[in-house]
Amino acid sequence: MVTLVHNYVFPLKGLPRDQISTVSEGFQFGRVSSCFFTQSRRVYVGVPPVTAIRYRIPTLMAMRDEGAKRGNRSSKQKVPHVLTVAGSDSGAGAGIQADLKACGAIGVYCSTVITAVTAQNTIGVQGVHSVPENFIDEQLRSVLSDMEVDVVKTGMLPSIGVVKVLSHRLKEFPVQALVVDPVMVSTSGDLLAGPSVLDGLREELFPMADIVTPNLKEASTLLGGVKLETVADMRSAAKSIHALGPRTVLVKGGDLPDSLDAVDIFFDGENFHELSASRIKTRNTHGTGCTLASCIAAEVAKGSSILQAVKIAKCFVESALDYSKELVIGTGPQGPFDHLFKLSSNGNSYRRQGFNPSDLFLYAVTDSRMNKKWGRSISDAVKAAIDGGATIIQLREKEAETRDFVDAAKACKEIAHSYGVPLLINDRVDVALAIDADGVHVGQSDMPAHVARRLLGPEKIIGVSCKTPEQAEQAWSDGADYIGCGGAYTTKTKENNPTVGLDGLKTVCLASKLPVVAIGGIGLGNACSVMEIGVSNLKGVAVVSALFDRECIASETRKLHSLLMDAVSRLK
Ligand SMILES: Cc1ncc(COP(=O)(O)OP(=O)(O)O)c(N)n1
Ligand SMILES: Cc1nc(C(=O)O)sc1CCOP(=O)(O)O
Ligand SMILES: [Mg+2]
Repeated sequence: MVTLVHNYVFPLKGLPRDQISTVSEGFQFGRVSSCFFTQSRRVYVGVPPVTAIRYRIPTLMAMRDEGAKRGNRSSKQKVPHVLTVAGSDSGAGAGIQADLKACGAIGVYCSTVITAVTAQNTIGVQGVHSVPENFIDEQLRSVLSDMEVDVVKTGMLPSIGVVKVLSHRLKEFPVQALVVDPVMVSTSGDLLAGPSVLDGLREELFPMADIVTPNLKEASTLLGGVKLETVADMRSAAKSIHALGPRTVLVKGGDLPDSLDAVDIFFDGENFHELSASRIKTRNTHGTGCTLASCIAAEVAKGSSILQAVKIAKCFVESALDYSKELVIGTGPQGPFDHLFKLSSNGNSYRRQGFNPSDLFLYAVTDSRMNKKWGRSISDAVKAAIDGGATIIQLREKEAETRDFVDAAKACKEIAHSYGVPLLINDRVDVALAIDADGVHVGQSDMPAHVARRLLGPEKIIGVSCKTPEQAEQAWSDGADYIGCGGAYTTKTKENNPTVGLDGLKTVCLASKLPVVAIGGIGLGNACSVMEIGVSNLKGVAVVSALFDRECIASETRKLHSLLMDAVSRLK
C-alpha cells in the first residue's frame, strides 16, 4: 500500500488505485516500483524496502496542470505514450531497455514491440535472435489498436519485412509523430540490420518520419558511404537525408574527431541548428543513441516541438552521462549509464555542471517595463523567448517588489530548466540565492563579482558588465565566468549607458580571458555585424528590446537565432 502526502494522485498505468491512499502528511511505501504525483507538485518514488525519494519533473507537472486547467481532474487523464519498436539488449544499456528507462525517467508511458532479442554485454553483441515478422505485426496491432499511442520511436528493425509491417500498421493506426533512429551497427561495431533494411527505411519510413537521428556512421551509410569528417559535411548530410522525406533530421556528431564539444546538426528543411554539448569523458556511453531518440519521442508526446524536444533530450543525455561517468558495470569497453540519475541527484537533474560558454549565443534579457507595456507575465515572456531559441535567460526586473520578483523568478526557473536553459538574475544575488538560480549578472556598480562568488559558491554562473580591458581583467580575477560588453550600439533601454561601439567591443574581447557576450542596441539589423568582428571569445549577443519590446517574442527570437547561425557558419 502506498500512502501519499497530498490528496491528488496522477494515475500512471500499472499503479492500481487500490494501492494508493492519501493522507495529509507522512508517507510510507510498501511494494512500489512506480512514480506518481501529488498536489505538492512532487513525484514520489518507492525504492524497496522503505526508502522514499521525492523529486520534481516540471514537464509532468505542467502536463498535470494543463489537465487541471481544462477542468479535467478525473482519474482518467491521458498519459503521454511512446511506443518503441526496437530490439532487446540483455545488458540493458541500449535498445528496448534504454527506451523504457528514458521514457520512465521523463515520465512518459512506454509500450514495447520487440523486434529481436540480442545477447549482448559491455564487450559486444554475442547473438541476435529475430522475432518472426508476423509476431512483430501482432505486437504492433495489439498496442496500436488499443492503447492511444502518441509517438512511435523505432530502433533496431532487423529486416525489410519488419519495416514494411511497421509502415503498414502506422498507416492503419496513425500516430502524432514518428521518430526514426536508423540503428544499423551497435556501438561495439556489430551489424544489427542488413543492407536491404536501408532501402526499406529510405522508401517506407523516412517519408513518414518527423525526425530521423543518424550518427555519423549511419548518415554515411544512408548516403552510400560518403565521408563525414567536418561540421560542414554533417550539414550537407542532413540536407541530403532530409531530401529522402523526413520532416527534420538530426545528424549526431559525437564521433567527429578533434572537437572539444559534441556538435549535432539539426535541419528542418529551411534552417540549420548547430547544437553543442560538452563532451563527457567516460566509457559509459552504450545506449546514448537509443536514449536520445526515446527522450525526443517522450518530449514530443508531452507536447514539445521537435526542436525543443531535441534540446531537452540532449540536455538529459548530457546530464545522465555526466552523472554516470565513473560507474563500473561490466568489463568491456562500453558500459551503460544511469537513466534514473534523477532519483539520486536531489532533483537537480537539469542543473548544468559548470558553465558552457556556448549558452551565451542568444542571451535574452527581460525587461519589466516592456512586459507591462505588452501586457505579458514575465514567465510568458521567458517561455516565448525559449521557444524561439534563446540559449540563456537573464531576469532584469528593475522595478519589481522583492516578493513578486522571487515568485516570478521561481516560475521562470521551472520553465527554463524544463528546456535545459540556464536562468540568471540581474543584480540581485539575494534573489538568485532564494530561488537557487543558475547564477547572476552584475555590473560595475553592483555587488563585486568576488563577493557574489563567495556567496554563490563555485558552481554558479557569474557574469560581469565590462567596458574596458581593465574591467575584463578584474572580472577574470574575481572568478567570473563571462563578461557582458556594451553598448555595442546606442540603446534606449538603459539610461546614460556609454556606447563602446564595435571597436571598443573588439578591444575588450581581445583583452578578455573570459568568454564575452555583446550587449546594447543589438537586433535583427546589426547582430551579424557584431558577430562578424570575428574574435573567437565573442560567443553571442544579449538582447532586450529587439525581443521583448515586440509583439511576438518567439518569432523575433527565432529570426535572430537563424541570423546568428548564418553569421557563425559564414565565419567558419
Ligand atoms: C549580459 C549583460 N551585460 C551587461 C549588462 C548590464 O549590467 P549592469 O551594467 O549591471 O546594468 P543593469 O543591467 O543592471 O542595468 C547586463 N544586464 N547583461
Ligand atoms: C542592460 C544593458 N547593459 C548594457 C551595457 O552596455 O552594459 S546595454 C543594456 C541594454 C540593452 O538593451 P537593448 O538590447 O534593448 O538595447
Ligand atoms: Mg546591474
